[in-house]
Amino acid sequence: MSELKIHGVSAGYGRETVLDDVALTVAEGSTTAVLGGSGSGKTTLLRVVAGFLRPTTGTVTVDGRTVAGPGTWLPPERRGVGYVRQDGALFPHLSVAGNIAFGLPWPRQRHHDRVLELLDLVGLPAAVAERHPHQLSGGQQQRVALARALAPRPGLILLDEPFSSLDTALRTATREATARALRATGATVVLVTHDQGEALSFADEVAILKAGRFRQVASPRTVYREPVDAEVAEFLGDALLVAGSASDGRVACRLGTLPTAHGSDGDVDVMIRPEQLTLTRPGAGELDAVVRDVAYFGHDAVVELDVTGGESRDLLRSRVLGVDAPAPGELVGVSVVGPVRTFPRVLGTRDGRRSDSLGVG
Ligand SMILES: Nc1ncnc2c1ncn2[C@@H]1O[C@H](COP(=O)(O)OP(=O)(O)OP(=O)(O)O)[C@@H](O)[C@H]1O
Repeated sequence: MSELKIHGVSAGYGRETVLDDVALTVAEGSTTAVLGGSGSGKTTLLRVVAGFLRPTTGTVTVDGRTVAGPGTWLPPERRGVGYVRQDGALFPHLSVAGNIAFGLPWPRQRHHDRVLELLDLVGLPAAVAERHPHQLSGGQQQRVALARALAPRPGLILLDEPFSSLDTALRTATREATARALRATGATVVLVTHDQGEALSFADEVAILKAGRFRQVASPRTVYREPVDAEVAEFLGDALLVAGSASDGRVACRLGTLPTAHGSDGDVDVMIRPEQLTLTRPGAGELDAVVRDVAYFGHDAVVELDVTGGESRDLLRSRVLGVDAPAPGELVGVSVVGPVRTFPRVLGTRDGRRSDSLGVG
């Protein structure tokens, strides 16, 4: 187990700065998901920590030891850091056992027991030890890659989108097996992903990276329910933004007077997640709407609603349980389950979502 501390780190390629003065602390034995869009600098951050890229400024410490900083540079093999890449990157000419034992001291044959222990840890049968990577499924290959990274008992494990190439069912199973294996080792973990659900469900903390800077680092609940601004809110999932007026812990908007959570007072944008919009009998909610479309996913459904009776034709999106999904054309009542997050109203920044939402402007 190792604490990871990144302080004032900038890094890039040639003259392009990709990471711009970033700081992040990952507590010993905890998991942080770095969530960011394509090109935001996620892999670059892992490369700096692993020792594949020198930062231009700043320091990186692992378990209290500076591994990169002014005048200090430890090569990857001396950092006590395990790295699992997106594609697993197993050695095709080596058996599973050979791959797992690759980073262990020579001769590798004497690590047979450790290989079996690691296979068990990542949920694979001992029988796969003699197979070659091409004889494994994508999910099995990722588990072998994880076992290989864990073999030298690193205190810190870096996972670079390790589940993104897997199909949905395999991704869930592999993610759960990985989480179990990592918990059992007690390693500190940094997971890089562009998948919001993965970040929120896998990690103790979520660090949101945008254009080479961390916008918010907090628990999954906090980043989802109390994002620092509207942009982060929309990055983490669907968010409706409605104009409102807030004071004393309540905000008045076209969807009613709602309790607020850690927001601003005065003229605000009110953030409402689709699952906060509940459907009722017509007339029993804050307003009525006609169901325009339903995307049915089985466990839940996203319902697009045309709001009637407003000064303009507005669209709302509600997420309901699959069993409660109404039919297109149905008239329903709509109300909001609070509390809601508010942001200072930003004038002149109406984007598509805002302008087709209720009562903005
Ligand atoms: N070896 C390289 N040489 C030059 N530029 C690079 C190199 N690797 C990455 N970049 C650039 O650095 C920026 C950040 O890349 P990085 O791979 O860190 O992003 P990312 O967030 O991991 O993206 P993705 O999710 O698409 O993998 C991008 O603009 C990319 O083109």
